[in-house]
Amino acid sequence: MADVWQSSMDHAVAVARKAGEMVRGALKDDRTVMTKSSAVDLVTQTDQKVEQLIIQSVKEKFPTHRFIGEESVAAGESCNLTDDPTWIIDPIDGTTNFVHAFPFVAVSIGFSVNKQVEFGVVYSCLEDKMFTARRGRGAFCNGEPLQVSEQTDALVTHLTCVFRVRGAGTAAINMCLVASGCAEAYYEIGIHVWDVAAGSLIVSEAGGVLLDVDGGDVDLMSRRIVAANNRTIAERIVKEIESFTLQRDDAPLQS
Ligand SMILES: O=P([O-])([O-])O[C@@H]1[C@@H](O)[C@H](O)[C@@H](O)[C@H](O)[C@@H]1O
Ligand SMILES: [Mg+2]
Repeated sequence: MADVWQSSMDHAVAVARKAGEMVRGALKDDRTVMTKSSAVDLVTQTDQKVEQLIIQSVKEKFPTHRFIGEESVAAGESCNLTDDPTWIIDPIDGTTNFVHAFPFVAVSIGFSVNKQVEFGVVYSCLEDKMFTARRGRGAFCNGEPLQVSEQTDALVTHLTCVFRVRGAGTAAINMCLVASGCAEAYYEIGIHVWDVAAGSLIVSEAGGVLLDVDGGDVDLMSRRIVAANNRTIAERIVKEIESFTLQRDDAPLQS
């Protein structure tokens, strides 16, 4: 049966790659002479340009689709998910990495219909790795199938001194590392829906598990997530997390 969202997913992959070229181009500026503040200005300008590139290209092809973009929300647009086809965009995930030229920077595009992520695209710009997932059809990196790790022995004593803790500095790539079997789990409190929408489907389509930090169902608007290779590891980590709540992404805008 034809997939009604295939043309949207194909466009997401193409525009993520084009956006990645823009990010790489911006990173080529000679950073040795760049002050920290000018690097921050550069990432902000590039963030906005990339988000506009993606949104404009989608408006031309799919004029009825809606958007939740990191920069658009920062400019005051709402962050409410409806049943309409919605592009959930993080133009540069890993902005701090960008400023420090730490080589993990991604363009993340999630796509939801009826409040359910139908496809996710994460382009790791400097690694030239295109992570994709279509609901019910698996997860891939540059076309190669992804499968989470089979590890069930969680070497977690207490999260403040967990063995082998690493972070890429970008939620999207952290989740792709779980989906690739390179890491058993990732959790964070403080992320936004645009950081994790695409990665959440890539993890689940690679056989992984998503939970809230309290062990309940994951809620992409709650600013909290645990992504793991299996429920054993996920629930082990939940036991160690001293969780707290933050204002939801879809909380009513302060007047
Ligand atoms: O701001 P950004 O680079 O798009 O997103 C980043 C997230 O991907 C990361 O997981 C988090 O720890 C950072 O604080 C930041 O929110
Ligand atoms: Mg982000």
